[in-house]
Amino acid sequence: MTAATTTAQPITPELRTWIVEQASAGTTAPALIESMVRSGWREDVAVDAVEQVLRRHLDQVAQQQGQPPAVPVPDLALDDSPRFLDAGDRQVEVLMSMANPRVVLLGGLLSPGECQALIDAARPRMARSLTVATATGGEQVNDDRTSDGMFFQRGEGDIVQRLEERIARLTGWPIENGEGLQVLHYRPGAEYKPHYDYFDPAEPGTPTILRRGGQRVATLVIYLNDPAKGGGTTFPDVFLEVAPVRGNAVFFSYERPHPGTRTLHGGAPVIEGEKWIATKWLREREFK
Ligand SMILES: O=C(O)CCC(=O)C(=O)O
Ligand SMILES: [Fe+2]
Repeated sequence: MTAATTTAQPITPELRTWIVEQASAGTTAPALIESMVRSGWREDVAVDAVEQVLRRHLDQVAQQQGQPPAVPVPDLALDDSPRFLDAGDRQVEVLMSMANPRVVLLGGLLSPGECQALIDAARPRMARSLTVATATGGEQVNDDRTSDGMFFQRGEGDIVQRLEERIARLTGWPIENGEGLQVLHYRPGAEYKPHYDYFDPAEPGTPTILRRGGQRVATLVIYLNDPAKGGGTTFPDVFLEVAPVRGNAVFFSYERPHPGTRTLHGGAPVIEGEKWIATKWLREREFK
């Protein structure tokens, strides 16, 4: 290939074609970047170009297969592999990250005291969990979800507010785009069978649900206590199980409402002890 060595280094149609052809023939992204750097490209520019071209290409392929278009999603600043992320009033540990599906495990998003305070505030308000009924846009009791739950209002109380600010800081996503924090309580035997958090576009009730802020695009499941056995969060498509550890949180995002995101996940049955979590869902736009 030939590449311009000027500072502008535009992504020409020829370069696009070359990147897509090479990638389709099995060349990895790092090898593509290396080859561009050898022919005079600045490394950061080459990285951006390869990412942009391949992302657009994959989106086109997905849409040709009938998938909905990808939308921007919240993400964490992990490009330089930091050990900690700045959550404003707290440093949060990065314990694990995965690119596809995008899953990041955070340590110490909440202090032990904050976890207990959330449980105490939620406990008197718990009722059998409802899930959104995608058929109608209303709510329903769901046999796949045998936990008890409640919702806080957005900004309700000091700790909820603090947590929302931390999440906004970490994800770069506006507080207004968040649904109210949900607290769930699982007793032994209770579980939440594998599901997707986005709303299924094929369901008749979905357009009604989407009027309040569009699709869900990311989830944080925050562990408020340590169940003795069971109760992990599973991602069956990638054989991942996250251990529920007090104060930790698993973040995952999904850029289109489609199983291709591999964000199928569930709460495994609690075997011994009990499990308390808080779930934060982030929408595309302001959630009203
Ligand atoms: O209980 C868990 O670990 C997962 C909870 C969950 O998937 C949800 O609240 O949407
Ligand atoms: Fe979920």
